[in-house]
Amino acid sequence: MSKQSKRLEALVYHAKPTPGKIKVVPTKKYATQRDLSLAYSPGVAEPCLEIAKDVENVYKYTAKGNLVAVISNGTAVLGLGNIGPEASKPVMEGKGLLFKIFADIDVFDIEVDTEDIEAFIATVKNIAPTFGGINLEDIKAPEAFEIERRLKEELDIPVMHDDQHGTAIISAAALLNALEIAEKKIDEVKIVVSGAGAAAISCTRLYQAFGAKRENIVMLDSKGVIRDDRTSLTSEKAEFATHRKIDTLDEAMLNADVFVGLSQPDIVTPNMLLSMAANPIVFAMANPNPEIQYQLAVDTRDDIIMATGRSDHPNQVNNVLGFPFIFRGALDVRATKINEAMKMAAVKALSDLAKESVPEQVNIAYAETKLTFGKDYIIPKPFDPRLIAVVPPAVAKAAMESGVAKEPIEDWDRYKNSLLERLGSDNKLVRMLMGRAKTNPKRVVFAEADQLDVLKAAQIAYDEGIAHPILLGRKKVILELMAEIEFIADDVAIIDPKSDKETKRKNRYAKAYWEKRKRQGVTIYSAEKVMRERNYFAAMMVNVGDADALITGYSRNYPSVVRPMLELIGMADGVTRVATTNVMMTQRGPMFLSDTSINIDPSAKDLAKIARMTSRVSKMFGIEPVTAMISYSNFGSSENPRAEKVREAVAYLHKAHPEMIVDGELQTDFALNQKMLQDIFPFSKLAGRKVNTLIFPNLDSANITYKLLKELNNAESIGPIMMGMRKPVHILQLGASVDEIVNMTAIAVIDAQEREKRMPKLA
Ligand SMILES: NC(=O)C1=CN([C@@H]2O[C@H](COP(=O)(O)OP(=O)(O)OC[C@H]3O[C@@H](n4cnc5c(N)ncnc54)[C@H](OP(=O)(O)O)[C@@H]3O)[C@@H](O)[C@H]2O)C=CC1
Ligand SMILES: CC(=O)C(=O)O
Ligand SMILES: [Mg+2]
Repeated sequence: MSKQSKRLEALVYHAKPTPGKIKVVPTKKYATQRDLSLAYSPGVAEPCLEIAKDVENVYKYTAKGNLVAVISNGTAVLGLGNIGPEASKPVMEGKGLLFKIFADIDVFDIEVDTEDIEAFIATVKNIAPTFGGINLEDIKAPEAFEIERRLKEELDIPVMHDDQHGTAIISAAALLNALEIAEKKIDEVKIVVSGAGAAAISCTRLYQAFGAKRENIVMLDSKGVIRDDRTSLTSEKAEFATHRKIDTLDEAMLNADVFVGLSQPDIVTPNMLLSMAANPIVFAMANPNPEIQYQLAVDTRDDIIMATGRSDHPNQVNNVLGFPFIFRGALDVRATKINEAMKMAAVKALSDLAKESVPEQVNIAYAETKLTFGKDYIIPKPFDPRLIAVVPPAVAKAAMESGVAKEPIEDWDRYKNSLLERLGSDNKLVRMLMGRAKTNPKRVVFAEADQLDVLKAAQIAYDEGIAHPILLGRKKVILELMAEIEFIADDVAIIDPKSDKETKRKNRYAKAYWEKRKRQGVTIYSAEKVMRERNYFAAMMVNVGDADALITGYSRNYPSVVRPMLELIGMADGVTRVATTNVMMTQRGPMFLSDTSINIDPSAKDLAKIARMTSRVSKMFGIEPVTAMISYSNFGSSENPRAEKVREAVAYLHKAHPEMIVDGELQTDFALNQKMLQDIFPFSKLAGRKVNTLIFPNLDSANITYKLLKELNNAESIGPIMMGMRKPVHILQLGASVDEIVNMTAIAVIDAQEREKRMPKLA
């Protein structure tokens, strides 16, 4: 993707469909007059009075305890400088998003229009009663030091300037690990710090707390090396002034072991790197552009241990790895501070975690074969699901031990479980899909590539390395649209079946089709004619092995595409029914719903097969299926043949596949409410388990339910995923969105990968 289209993508992402990145969502019922009289006047007066009696009750009756203010005045926004409060808002909203997705913390972002220290402090103090914690952000030094120091002193909730301490914690963890890999000692290494602002000063202080020696440190600001003979240094800069008679970064880098950049882009040259000691450690953390580009650095020296603040290279040393989890731990014990002990505990937890074996889902999410502790993996990845269960408990424990916790935790196992529960798994699932697809991208033919949304999805799949797209459709239209969306890809085939010049290829496809249908009235001549139709052409591409998977159906209704696909591609060996499943991203996690699109009134045997096929798909997503066979009846409560059918399917599955965790017939509320099921039907195979798969008795109920969930609950859906076909063919819903098409492309690729591996098969 070109620079310009990346820019546009970022702008559209922020502008559409709703401007901005976060919104406020009620957590209580508000449907009836009674609800409203509780939510607001008169009911609301009761908690007000309780809080007035004892102010600590504010944590009991309001959202304060889980609410953090992300506050900036826009004076040092990323590395973009003093761009003002409004211009800092996208970053602050972004932090809100990260707080929420990584640690389930709610955020109000607050942009304050003042550069005056006293006015800023007064503003934060005045609004502090609303919040459980204060994250100061992108405030320039030296003002940031005074602001944070005073607020910490004067408030009794945790205050942290993240550019200082978040960065310090993450980079210290990375530094300890990098030193271990380089086999160097922290109290011996020579460290160059470029930048003497909020981030740089705090990072260096923390390295000192871990043993770095002041005499081994050289710090630089915009004017050069901070020497002790320089006049008018701030007290923070004076702390690191060196007596060495050097003036430039070039001189400072000579024989240095470690470079820490928290300053400006592109100020480090390859020659500087070459002059460093053996196994140099380089953390170029300026955002969005580092002090030296990652690739240039690793191309310059083989022995370098290189990190940046960016997510597109190995070793992202960025405070995103810290603030959500540090505040989570602090809020959960109602800490009054974030102190040195808590920071050091976070460092230790992060550096230790990087040395443990990495769960497969992290490898998949980052399209890595096997992440292992070493030069390219010195610090955990932000999407590592273990972070939430490791860092907050370490921080909380340190808060308790250092005497700043007002609400100590007693049951640590329970606390860890509650932390894991906090994270929804919807995005994780999509991430996992993308990651898995990227490990071995396949050739996917897009039969309707002359439709803008399909083409956009193909572009994303191409740019992200999910698939090698083959674009089918009117060539002229495709080329025009590609130019419009800046889809630049010389290695992507564009084929117009209507005017395909490669007669050899066309003849091959026609012959393959004729072979299949010659006893059903198809002549070689009619076969050649049929090949002008894109779906036939695409299907034959997959059949003869010129493509690995097929995506179609965007502009046609579902059955009108399923029929020819069945005819052209057919069902997998041993399969007598195809069916579809939809993965719905619900609040209780992903739910598989089948059959959502094909079988109008499946028999008991069909239902059992649908359940089996759905189980295979959920395993492909890394989810162990727990399946409820849904009905309006519970375990024989109705004699009606409709309920009887579901019972029969369950009996068959219990007998033929006792290993499956499946039961029914069951009403939906019992299937989804673990307690109800356990209390009333404790004998069920599902009792005490969290159901994640619902097999519906007919198409009406499945299709209606999935569309209801999608529209009423805004639940995102992946699917319909086609099960039982002989080849990876996936059919889109009429008018699917770009995201839905991208997801389906990833599914198609994984489907092809699975077939290649031959187990577990989708079909
Ligand atoms: N990866 C991460 O997680 C994080 C990265 N950062 C990045 O670090 C950088 C600094 O942020 P922050 O500390 O908040 O900002 P500040 O404004 O507080 O500090 C910037 C510092 O950079 C110094 N500087 C400017 N130009 C040069 C130069 N050519 N050589 C050496 N030093 C220079 C300034 O010098 P002077 O004092 O003379 O003005 C100042 O000390 C930004 O790029 C930011 O994106 C920040 C936080 C986290
Ligand atoms: C990451 C961050 O906080 C910064 O660059 O300012
Ligand atoms: Mg910042």
